[in-house]
Amino acid sequence: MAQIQVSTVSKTFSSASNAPRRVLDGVSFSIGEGEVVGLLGPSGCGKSTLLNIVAGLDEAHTGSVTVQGRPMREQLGAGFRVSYVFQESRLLPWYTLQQNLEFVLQAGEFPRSEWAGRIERVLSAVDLTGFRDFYPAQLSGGMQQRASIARAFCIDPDILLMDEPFSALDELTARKLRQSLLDLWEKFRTTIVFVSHNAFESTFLADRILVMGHGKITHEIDLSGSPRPRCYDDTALFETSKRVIRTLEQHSVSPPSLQPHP
Ligand SMILES: Nc1ncnc2c1ncn2[C@@H]1O[C@H](COP(=O)(O)OP(=O)(O)OP(=O)(O)O)[C@@H](O)[C@H]1O
Repeated sequence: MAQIQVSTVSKTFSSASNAPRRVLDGVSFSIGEGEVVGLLGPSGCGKSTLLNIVAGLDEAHTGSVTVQGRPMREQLGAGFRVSYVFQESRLLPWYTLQQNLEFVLQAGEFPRSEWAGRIERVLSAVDLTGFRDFYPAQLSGGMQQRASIARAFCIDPDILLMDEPFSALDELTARKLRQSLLDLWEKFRTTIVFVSHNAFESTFLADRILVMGHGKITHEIDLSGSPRPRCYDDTALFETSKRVIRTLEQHSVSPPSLQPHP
């Protein structure tokens, strides 16, 4: 678990062929330990760019991102663990599911004696225990995405970042995975930041939603009052998601980042 502080982060993309474009404009927010926060906003408003900056994957920006008061790069060097789940599973196709998990455990320098226990725990959480010897191509898209969530959790990440992790899945599979994710969160209490286009998904998962537009956080929606564990049949959640959609309509206008930057 980790506390994240994003302070006046701005990002401008420049290239020889295009005029510079400012995509993020002085973005600031903080995320508490164990909090689940969604970044919600229209296509192109800078959500993935912001997530990459939080992950430490993009350091070409102004402003700062600190984790527990120190820059992410320093924290990673000190053994801090960040997992990233993408829209597609990105499993290594030449490895079985078990080998994919072993690969990240080895990279994370976990003692071999812990591997079996860790793998068992996460595979059973996403209901894939019987598929450990399958190759990714032998798994459905939903199973592959479940596997990528298992891979993310098997290293006990301090932070989990997810970029539209369920958007390529059919709704029933996405529902199961969101539930699996929250079950895992109940066990690990990992700090989670996710990007989504989906207002109900964001309402279902998050303690707080940061609405993006104009290259900034334009609004915050506090959902910490919605009881956990969350349940799909909870009509109060549907009512809340309607409020989220209304807020999104009011605050998630297209960013000026789409215009040339002077
Ligand atoms: N490497 C890059 N070079 C130039 N411009 C980029 C680059 N990456 C992103 N952009 C631009 O930055 C803006 C924000 O992109 P980003 O992917 O962060 O948006 P997003 O909100 O995640 O969009 P979506 O919801 O469609 O995935 C877009 O206008 C995009 O064209």
